Amino acid sequence: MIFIGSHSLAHNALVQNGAVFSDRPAPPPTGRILNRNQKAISSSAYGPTWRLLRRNLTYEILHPSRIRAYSSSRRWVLSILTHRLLDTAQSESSVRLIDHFQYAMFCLLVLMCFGDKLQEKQIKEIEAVQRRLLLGFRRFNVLNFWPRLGKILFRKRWKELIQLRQNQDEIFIPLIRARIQAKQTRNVNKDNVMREKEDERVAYVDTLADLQLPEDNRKLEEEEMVSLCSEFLSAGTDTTSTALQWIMANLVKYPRAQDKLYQEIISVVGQPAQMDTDSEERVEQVVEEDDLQKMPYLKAVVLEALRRHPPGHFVLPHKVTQDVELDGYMIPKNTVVNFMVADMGWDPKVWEDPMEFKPERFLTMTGSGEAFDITGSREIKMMPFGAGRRICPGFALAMLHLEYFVANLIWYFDWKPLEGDEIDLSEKQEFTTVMKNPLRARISPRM
Ligand code: HEM
Repeated sequence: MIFIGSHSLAHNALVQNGAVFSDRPAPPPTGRILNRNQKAISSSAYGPTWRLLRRNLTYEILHPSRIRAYSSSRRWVLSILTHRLLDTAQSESSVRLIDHFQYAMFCLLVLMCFGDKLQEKQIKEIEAVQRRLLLGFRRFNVLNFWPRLGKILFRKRWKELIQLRQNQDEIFIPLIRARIQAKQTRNVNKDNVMREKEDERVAYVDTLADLQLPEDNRKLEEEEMVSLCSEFLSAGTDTTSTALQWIMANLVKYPRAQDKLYQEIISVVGQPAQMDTDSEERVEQVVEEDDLQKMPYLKAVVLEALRRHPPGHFVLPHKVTQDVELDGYMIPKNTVVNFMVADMGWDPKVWEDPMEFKPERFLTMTGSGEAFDITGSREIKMMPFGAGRRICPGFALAMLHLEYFVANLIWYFDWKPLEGDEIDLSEKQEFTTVMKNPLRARISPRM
């Protein structure tokens, strides 16, 4: 495996030679899409099929028009999040934020995945099984090195992994069936206009149910859909809740940044009014998604946190499709390449005081008033979402989620560190790079 840490080499590889660097190595045994006999679909299916699945995912559900269709869902989740924070803040002196952020992201992504607002119990069940898989990532990874021997040496671990997959099947398959069934019923009976509006939204499962595997000329099996739903949830929940925690930690640690952000928000939407804690839709007022466009400092705060604390210190592995020369280095076909995301964001040759949290740098950087190009298509300065053809297909959704939740959380609440507590920004490697000491804060409504 080759690691690339230089900005210009990364640009050369991912943007200028994007086609050559856009393949993925076949996933290891523990990362495969399995069918009902716990067998992986044929390895040849990983090439073109993977690309098809990803295109499908990108265009169908992560297309900007689809993202907009979920705006009422974000409002619903914001209501859940703020009231959970409020309830906890009233009963405890400090709040451990990450649990609430994770739950909020699961509410949102589960809805986008299965197309239905589920009960708290069901969402928690999904969250629990997904987190067991994610946190077991390293332990299960051992099984990939000598799969045959590993099956004997680590019998218990294999059993545990298979049991987790079966738990997933038991939870996900009824939801997948219900969605497919509901869609079929709707197609037959299209008389309720209101329901139709809500149901026009495409859920991830809809795109999977429609998919025809090109090589085998067949539809996906239910268990294969489970694997893909699991990937969708893992890709979109842990990354975003980790980033949200890092952003809020910096805003608690640096009150001047928090205050500046609050001033920007109220200059656009005014002060928050009294929250009605008894109403059905408990959050009455929100910073709307359209308002976010008028908040450059908010965007700068989010970008600065992604630069300083990217949730992934590397991207997913890329594989080159042919021999290629890169700035005088020869990279042979099939070489696996990765990119040093965190180091690029901390490079003192590119970033002044790189370890400082200074959102202002993003306000002055482009000079021309253009927004900072997070996709790196012109030039790579940082790449928390990757760059080029294999860039994270959820990057626009992730940026929207981060801006929307940060703006509203700062608008509703004043955030302070615990008495005598220093916010500790040390890192720990889990599935993503998380806070070693999860953020705790005192939060109080602004009114
Ligand atoms: C702050 C939040 C997020 C960060 C930092 C992030 C980062 C990344 C990175 C670095 C990659 C690998 C890119 C590469 O290999 O070159 C990736 C891939 C991916 N991301 Fe995200 N992501 C985030 C949120 C999301 C969301 C919300 C979704 C949608 C549900 C999503 C879906 C995916 C998928 C499906 C892939 C795999 C694409 C492929 O195989 O080519 N991500 N993400």
